[in-house]
Amino acid sequence: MSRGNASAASSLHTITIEGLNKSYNEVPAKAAAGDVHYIIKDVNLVIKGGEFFILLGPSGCGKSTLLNMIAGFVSKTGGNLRVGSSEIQKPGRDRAVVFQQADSSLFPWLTVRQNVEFGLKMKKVPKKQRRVISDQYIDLVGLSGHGDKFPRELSGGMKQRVQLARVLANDPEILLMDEPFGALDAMTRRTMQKELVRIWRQTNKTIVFVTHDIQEAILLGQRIGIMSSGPSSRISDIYEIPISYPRDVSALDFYDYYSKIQSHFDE
Ligand SMILES: Nc1ncnc2c1ncn2[C@@H]1O[C@H](COP(=O)(O)OP(=O)(O)OP(=O)(O)O)[C@@H](O)[C@H]1O
Repeated sequence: MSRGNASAASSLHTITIEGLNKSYNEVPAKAAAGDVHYIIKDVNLVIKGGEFFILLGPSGCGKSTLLNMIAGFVSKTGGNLRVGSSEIQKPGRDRAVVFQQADSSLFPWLTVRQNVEFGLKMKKVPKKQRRVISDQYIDLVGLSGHGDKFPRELSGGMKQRVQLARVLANDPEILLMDEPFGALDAMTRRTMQKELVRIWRQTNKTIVFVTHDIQEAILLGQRIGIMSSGPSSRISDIYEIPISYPRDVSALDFYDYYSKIQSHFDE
């Protein structure tokens, strides 16, 4: 892809959020009386195409709500939310969500390969081509040789890899990841974090990644948006992390960012 085309593709998948509000009690009479409980209020943010962006904030501040609004699963109460120039009104093939619990998203009666090929089959991609694509992504997530296993035969980390391979096989431009490694043990989690950075660098997808773990945020993100605690949560600060990948948690510059961001939450 030429430089010009690459930048056109990246602006096509820029996520633009302007004055975004969300209330789950949108009763018109209450709204008229000014009695509205906002989960998030006046969120402004631009996430560039190809960027690895982190949403970091305390439990319950509204990270998943914001992610689900970008996914098109949750409607907005006010403001603007666009991918490229299109307003987000419903889920689309350009966006895919990776959830914390792979179990709830994988089909237990299908093998790893059948799970990965599921979306392609729905799109009526011919069998041979499906096989080539599933081989590619099963390999990319490090599951070569496990294609014929069922989810029940896999560890938590392996299931999470299958979920990722399935999402990637559908080739969305934007990956929305909601604490995808939150349920994994520390060692598997670290491996998956490294793998995700490798896959992101290889595929050039836009990733919006939700976490409440500061170390994970600095390990992964090019920029970290800090959400203030709710109600009426907003993006209170954005940290740019210019450390080169792969990042080393024991490096001095890593520690510097860690303490800066940590002190933000101590305030
Ligand atoms: N469908 C819903 N109906 C009503 N309230 C909701 C709904 N979903 C979430 N909430 C409320 O919105 C607030 C934000 O929840 P959300 O799950 O977005 O936060 P979070 O930052 O992702 O939390 P966590 O880190 O604990 O997963 C919470 O007070 C929650 O109770």
